[in-house]
Parts: sequence; structure tokens; C-alpha cells
Amino acid sequence: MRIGHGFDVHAFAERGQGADAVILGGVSIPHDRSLLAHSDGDVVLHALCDALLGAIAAGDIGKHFPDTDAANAGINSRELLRRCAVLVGEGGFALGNLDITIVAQTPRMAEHVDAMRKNIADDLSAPIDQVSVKATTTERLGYVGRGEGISVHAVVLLQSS
Ligand SMILES: Nc1ccn([C@@H]2O[C@H](COP(=O)(O)O)[C@@H](O)[C@H]2O)c(=O)n1
Ligand SMILES: C[C@@]1(CO)OP(=O)(O)OP(=O)(O)OC[C@H]1O
Repeated sequence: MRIGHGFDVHAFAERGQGADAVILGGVSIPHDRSLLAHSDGDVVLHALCDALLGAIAAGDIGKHFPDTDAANAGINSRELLRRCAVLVGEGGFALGNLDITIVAQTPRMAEHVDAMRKNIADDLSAPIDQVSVKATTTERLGYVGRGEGISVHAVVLLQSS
């Protein structure tokens, strides 16, 4: 059995710059600001990738998918997640369960978490009841509370396949 933890933060672009949505867990959520990133900015999937890579002691997302590589520019982070899933499988492991906490003052996530869970379960070829996604604000405290960005925590448990 292996445990992994991931944490990632992305800052919001200025209003009027970039797209009018954030992409989280592979779901496009309308918002007045998008997230700044080299990829599609899916901070949920980035934290999850880091947790999966951490669980197999394979480094982190920047090691596997550098932001200096033009091939990763604007990349759909679900593709990165699927590549991490391959590495987990090659390491002899399968998902036990995972739990993600999105820390965001806005936008509201509750209506979107089941769609995120389905995307993640599909990409990991796992049952959806092994995939948990939840959200919290910081009660307007700190950089998240000021609406400067979104942070995400992810933990995974892997079992031998
Ligand atoms: N971006 C967010 C943040 C929170 N939620 C939901 O609201 C509940 C209450 O949040 P608190 O920060 O006041 O604890 C939380 O449990 C989530 O269900 C959300 O949907 N989107
Ligand atoms: C995903 C990558 C690669 O496109 O870029 P970003 O979207 O900037 O995201 P980050 O969380 O900084 O992690 C790793 C990067 O290498």
C-alpha cells in the first residue's frame, strides 16, 4: 500500500484577460477570471498528478511535464492525469481511493464536483466511489480569500495490483 499527497496553486488572470471560465477536474466552470498557467490551468488535476507521482516516488508533475516544453503548452490536464495513471499501473499499483479538497472563495464548486469525480474516475479507470472531490472557502482570509487564486490538496492511497 502506498500513500501520496499533492498540493498546487494557480493565480487568477486579471478580469478581461484570458478565458471566461476555469477548468477544474476537467470541467469548464464559467467565471469572470481564468487561471494563469502554461497548461489549461487545471489545478485540481495538477495536485492529483502530484499525489499519484508522490505515491510511487516518481517525482512531480514539473519533472514529467516541464513548463519549458512547448508540447505542454495549453495541454489538457486530463491527458497529464492519464499519463500519470499509466506510470502508476507500470509501478504495479492501482487506486485504492483518493480525496481532493479545492480551496476557493469563488466560483462555487458544489454543482460541479460530481462531474469532476466522473472525469477523474474515467481517467484512472476506477470506480467513482473511490474518488472524492470537495470544496471549501477560507472565509475570505488570505490569498484565496482575497480571490487571488485557487489552491488544491489531494491525497491518494494505492494498493498493489
Ligand atoms: N468554492 C466553494 C467553496 C465552498 N463550497 C461549498 O460550500 C460549503 C461551505 O463552505 P465553507 O468554506 O463556508 O465551509 C462547502 O462545504 C462546499 O460544499 C463550494 O461549493 N464552492
Ligand atoms: C502542467 C505544467 C506543464 O504544462 O504547467 P502549468 O500549467 O503551469 O502547471 P504547474 O502546476 O505549474 O505544473 C507543472 C507544469 O509543468
